[in-house]
Amino acid sequence: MDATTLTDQLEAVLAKPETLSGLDNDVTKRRLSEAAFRLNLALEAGGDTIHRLTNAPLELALSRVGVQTGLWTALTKENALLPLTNSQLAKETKIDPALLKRLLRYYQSKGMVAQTGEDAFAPNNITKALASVGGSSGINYFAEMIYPALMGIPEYLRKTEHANPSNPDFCPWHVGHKTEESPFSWLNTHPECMGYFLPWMAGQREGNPEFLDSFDFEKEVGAGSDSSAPVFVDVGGAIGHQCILFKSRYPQYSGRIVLQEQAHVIEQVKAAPPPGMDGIDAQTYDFWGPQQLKGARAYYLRNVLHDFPPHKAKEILTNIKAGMTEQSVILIDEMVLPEIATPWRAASLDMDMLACLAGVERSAKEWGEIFEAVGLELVRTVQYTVQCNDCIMVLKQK
Ligand SMILES: C[S@@+](CC[C@H](N)C(=O)[O-])C[C@H]1O[C@@H](n2cnc3c(N)ncnc32)[C@H](O)[C@@H]1O
Repeated sequence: MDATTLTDQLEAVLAKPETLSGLDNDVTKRRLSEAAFRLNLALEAGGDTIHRLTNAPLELALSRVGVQTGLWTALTKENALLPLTNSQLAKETKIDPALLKRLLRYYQSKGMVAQTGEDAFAPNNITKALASVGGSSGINYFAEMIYPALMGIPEYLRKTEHANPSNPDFCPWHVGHKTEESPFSWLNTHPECMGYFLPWMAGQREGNPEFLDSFDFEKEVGAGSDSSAPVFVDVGGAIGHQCILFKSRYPQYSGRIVLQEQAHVIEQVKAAPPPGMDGIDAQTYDFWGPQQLKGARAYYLRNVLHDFPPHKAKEILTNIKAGMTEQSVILIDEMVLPEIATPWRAASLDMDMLACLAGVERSAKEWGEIFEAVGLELVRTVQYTVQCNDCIMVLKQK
């Protein structure tokens, strides 16, 4: 194949992505995106590599400038007459036009906005992601809370002679933030950050399929359930977004739908219930003690166990088991990492977990060791995203 022909084709696609057929297929879209990403890296000049790596923090820092000034929302306003000029955007965001010119130069170079003329700017898919509630919360949350922990990794690993972190009370987080507090208790005393964390938990998977798109709850778990037992209990469910999703997909169940969380989160949910929360019970439960709500059809945990090293994950599952009856299952909604070619998003999340909590993203074998140790039987695994290998694992008591 000739490089010029391929380049012409790629440029034509970039100019009009909608003309490319087959992009409605998730697997094809993913393959193309991954191939383009790998090609970019494979063609990178040695000098560029170091500049790309050393300037990586700029992306987060300048994304945050766009959030704090309202630039992303100004660009994506529903009735905005596109394209927008520097002076229009400067007026709206109150950024000095001379500075905005420099920022916009950077943003277009990183594909964060589309530059359609010398002084003409329009939103693209990246701008829209940055403007979303989940996206802007995620940027603030990572900048404030996660980034110092990531930068603490090298010093922490030097101190621990490069052992795999397994102590949640001493992680790169503690080194980076120069604190003895754990991230969750730190969050309690930093309400501004808590305000970023909860919407980020709700919005972090925006655009991805939900587990209920691939998992037939009625067939697998719910058939024959009645009002005598809770039908769906989301343990550590943040502000209840999965309970709300469940209720909207399965309005027919008479059994209770319950959100279980730490006391301060429940207080927040009760003070300002998110839309769709009516009819859902919000209940304080600390998963370091035995489950008090007995006999639920499903105890659901999404992204809870990845926060913890194996001995802690086993403790949580043992506590939940205390509530199970023969009819109950535990549904674990987590990534199951492949042994080769792990997607970048999954591998990055593994490092985030390592840095903040001595947590870990796990392969099928690693999950299996945990289930075996606490006497749970894995009945079935249903994968529901290709981006991150997100799966539902259905577990019964042995
Ligand atoms: C990574 S978040 C996952 C949130 C949610 N399940 C989701 O997928 O969006 C972990 C959640 O566990 C909750 N949590 C932490 N410690 C807890 C505890 N001891 N008991 C109950 N929930 C806890 C946190 O408040 C947080 O919302």
